[in-house]
Amino acid sequence: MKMRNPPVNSLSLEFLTELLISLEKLESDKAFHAIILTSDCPGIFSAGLDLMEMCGRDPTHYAEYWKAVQELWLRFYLSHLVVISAINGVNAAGGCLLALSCDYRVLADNPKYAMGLNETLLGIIAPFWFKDTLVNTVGHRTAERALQLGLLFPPAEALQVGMVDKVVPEDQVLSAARSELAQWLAIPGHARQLTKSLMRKPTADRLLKERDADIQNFVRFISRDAIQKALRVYLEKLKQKKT
Ligand SMILES: CCCCCCCC/C=C\CC(=O)SCCNC(=O)CCNC(=O)[C@H](O)C(C)(C)COP(=O)(O)OP(=O)(O)OC[C@H]1O[C@@H](n2cnc3c(N)ncnc32)[C@H](O)[C@@H]1OP(=O)(O)O
Repeated sequence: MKMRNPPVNSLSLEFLTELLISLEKLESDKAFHAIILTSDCPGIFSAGLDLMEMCGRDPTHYAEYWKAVQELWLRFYLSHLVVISAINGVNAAGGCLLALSCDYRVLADNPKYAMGLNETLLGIIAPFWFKDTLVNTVGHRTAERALQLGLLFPPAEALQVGMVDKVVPEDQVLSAARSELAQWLAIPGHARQLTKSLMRKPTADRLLKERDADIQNFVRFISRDAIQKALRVYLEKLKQKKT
């Protein structure tokens, strides 16, 4: 599955919906057993959630958007398919969450390709299920530091803290993901799937139990004047970078 939403694979509502439909199609076709998730945008895996979906819109839109973000995470996190991400570019916040929801992560060895949950740098906070997904991957202490400081880890550090499983030269990301896949596909499918569910269901259940409350929290939080202002300032900084 190659993500293509130029220029930066931001997760707009439309793009999230496309990803969901693609995943559902693959999941419902018995011929498919695995996905390698990668990017078709040079140098960028994903710039995360689309800031334009969270800025200057109405509460109904925020609620619809957040429901789609929740759905994408739940579907990827609990997918019965083996999902491996071949991370071939910078990967921030919501994009990093997507990669953390995979079963295995291969990252291209390029110092520009940092990844992490950098929400605090924007003046926003990672929701509890982003936090849980990170804690399940790197452990509590590393997650605590990474989340508070909004750290984006370059490849060597991402490997060292366990945010990714393998770092390889850029031209080998896909072949490394394919080689890894062979090992996962050699395991009897039902045993692997039930074990995945055993490991992940408690984390997903936390959100499933509080889904509506989580949407309401998001809408309240993102509608605040101070948060809207912080997002506008951040977007402006991104644009000024060019001049
Ligand atoms: C109680 C519950 C509370 C819940 C709170 C909310 C929780 C929200 C959770 C997650 C949030 C997110 O995912 S926020 C997104 C975070 N992402 C980032 O910080 C990355 C931002 N982008 C960049 O750093 C860079 O764009 C890049 C490194 C990814 C690429 O750099 P490059 O130089 O190649 O490209 P540009 O920076 O020039 O960008 C091109 C173009 O794209 C626009 N852009 C970039 N990122 C986004 C984005 N995330 N959303 C929307 N648009 C984005 C950028 O402004 C440029 O636009 P223009 O061409 O119009 O200038």
